[in-house]
Amino acid sequence: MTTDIGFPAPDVFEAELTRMVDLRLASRIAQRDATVWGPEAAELAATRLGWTDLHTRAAGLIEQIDTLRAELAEDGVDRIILAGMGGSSLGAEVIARAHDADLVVLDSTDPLAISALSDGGDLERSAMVVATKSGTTIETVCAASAFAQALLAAGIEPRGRLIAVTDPDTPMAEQALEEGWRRVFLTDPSVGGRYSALAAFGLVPAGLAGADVQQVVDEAAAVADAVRTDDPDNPALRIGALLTAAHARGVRTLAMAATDDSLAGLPGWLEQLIAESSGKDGVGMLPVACGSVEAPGFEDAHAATALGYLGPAIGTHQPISGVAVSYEAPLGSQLLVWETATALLCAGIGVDPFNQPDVEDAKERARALLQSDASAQDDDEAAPTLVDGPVIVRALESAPVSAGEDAPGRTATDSDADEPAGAGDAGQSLASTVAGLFPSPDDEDGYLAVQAFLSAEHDEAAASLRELLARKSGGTVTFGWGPRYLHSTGQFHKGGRPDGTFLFISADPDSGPTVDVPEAGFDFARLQTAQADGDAQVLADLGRRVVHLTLTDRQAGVAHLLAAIESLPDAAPRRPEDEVAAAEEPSEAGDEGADPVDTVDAADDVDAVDEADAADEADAIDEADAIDEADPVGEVDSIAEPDAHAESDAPVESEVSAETDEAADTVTGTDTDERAR
Ligand SMILES: O=P(O)(O)OC[C@H]1O[C@](O)(CO)[C@@H](O)[C@@H]1O
Repeated sequence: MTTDIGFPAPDVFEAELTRMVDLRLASRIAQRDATVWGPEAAELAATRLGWTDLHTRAAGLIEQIDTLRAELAEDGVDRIILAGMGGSSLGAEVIARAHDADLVVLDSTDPLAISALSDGGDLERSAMVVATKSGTTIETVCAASAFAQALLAAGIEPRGRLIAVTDPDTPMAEQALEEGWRRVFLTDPSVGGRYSALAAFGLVPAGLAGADVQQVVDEAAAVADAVRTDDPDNPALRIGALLTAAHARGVRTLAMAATDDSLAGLPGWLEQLIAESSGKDGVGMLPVACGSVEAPGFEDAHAATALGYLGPAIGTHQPISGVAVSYEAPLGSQLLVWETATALLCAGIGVDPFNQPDVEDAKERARALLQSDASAQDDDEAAPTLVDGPVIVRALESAPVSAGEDAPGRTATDSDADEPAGAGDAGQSLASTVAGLFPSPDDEDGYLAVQAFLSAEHDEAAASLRELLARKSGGTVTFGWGPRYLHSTGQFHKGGRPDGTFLFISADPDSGPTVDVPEAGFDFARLQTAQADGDAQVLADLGRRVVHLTLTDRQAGVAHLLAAIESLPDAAPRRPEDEVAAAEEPSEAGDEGADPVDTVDAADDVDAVDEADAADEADAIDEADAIDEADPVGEVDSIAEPDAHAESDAPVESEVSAETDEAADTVTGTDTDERAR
């Protein structure tokens, strides 16, 4: 296991690392010291630090998973579907992917994704894990009831095919127990969503699908001692200090690429962990999941972007920012190290890693849209800015409006045509409307987020938008499937640094199949549309530039959009060609080229890229000041005793499986507060 760090001002990195070591942050986090993030965060942190030692408590759970898997196999059930959002699906997904286990992840409200549940006679051999910590997440609840209904329609008794993973006493726990579901795994309330990959949320679905979850836990255990030690070689401390020092220096985007096949799913998991933990109070590190080190936005990233190699550092370019990290370790170690590093980053920049204060707005807006009748929604919806073949373009107003004017977020109409140009004014083409969202070349904090409320399986081509737009804009571009991203990067986009522009894409709800949400009074297409409209509106109200594209025909619409964007010229290369060639040239020693991560070695001192150059390019803020300002850990002066919690290897042996003793008997009442996840 190696951690290599590149930083253009090695003394600044070393100072941050030393500060974290001196404050004993690693050991205090491992001992569940809730004061690490300052007094305001302490109350929630006191209920959210159970993830630090999950590897010591997993044995009984894994036994139960194996038993249930064998029972299901005896019944001919070998297709595991996971309904869950954000932290309740991403951990299982990354584990299953690393182990080539066939887990069907349903984190969507797309009617095509929902109807695929019962396609091809697969229902006969299917069971669904319904994973929700709060027990109330709308996508998960709706997916579970659609699956149950599909089973009933096929003459299969649903309760034998439903498995719940949820905190004690949630509505989902109550429903599952009342209806006699096949198994109810009660989870440890002291583990929050994005820190739950090594808890039942990650292990149950992945294990039932055939992943070797014992191996993942062992990999976490192998690095746990190092992670809890206040030593400059602790990989979590090194990554946490790097990200904190980078953030203070104005390097606030982290482009990530897996360089080891078994870690291919890791960027998707890290996106949620880093974005939802750090993106709040107007700050944060924006994670960008890149398909490879060659993908646009990775090695050609600009001076405000750090590079994260998940696996060995490969490739040829030095990052322009000079900031890079590579961490080479198996998946289980990666999970624990990055969780701790992210918690350290949050301590470094002064935010609460465990809340997600801006997630609720979009949910409320979607709920309101679902409750209003369709005709009222039609009235609210202003005329399109443009209709281009199968693509209807609406540009949401970004400027705040004063009393008496239209509500913020209204869409631009023909009557606005003479107003100063905003994204997508009338008369613009589809391509130029999208280009209007590109971050300007001198705005290195700027980024464009594509939010596609489509189906990852059926509209796969849309995912190529990230690379295409990065190539055309030369700037930072992220891509998220909706509503999945609402439970991942959504917090950052609304509450983190306010530098994003947004391209929403959704399908006309009348263009696909109508799949009702059982007993809800609305169908999945309407739910999905309300989620897209709700989040777009919230972002527009926050003053972000938002363009919403509605596709009247999905396939044709995606193809049309891709062609329109392709017609734009490529952005000018960020680096002059001779510089690129020089970086790629074999060195005198005859190696393949420059090492992308110039190592900052804590012990031996430094071999880093030229400090002055990188600092100039990054137009960095004063490092020392910034680090001082963002120093919430400095406020902490007492070290709490480690939380005495019982280790519980053996969950309750019955239909109900409690992940820990706490889960089994301590929780009362249903906490549906956002803070509770
Ligand atoms: O497990 P739950 O309660 O369904 O929540 C799912 C996800 O939703 C979020 O709360 C964000 O909406 C995430 O933090 C969480 O992982």
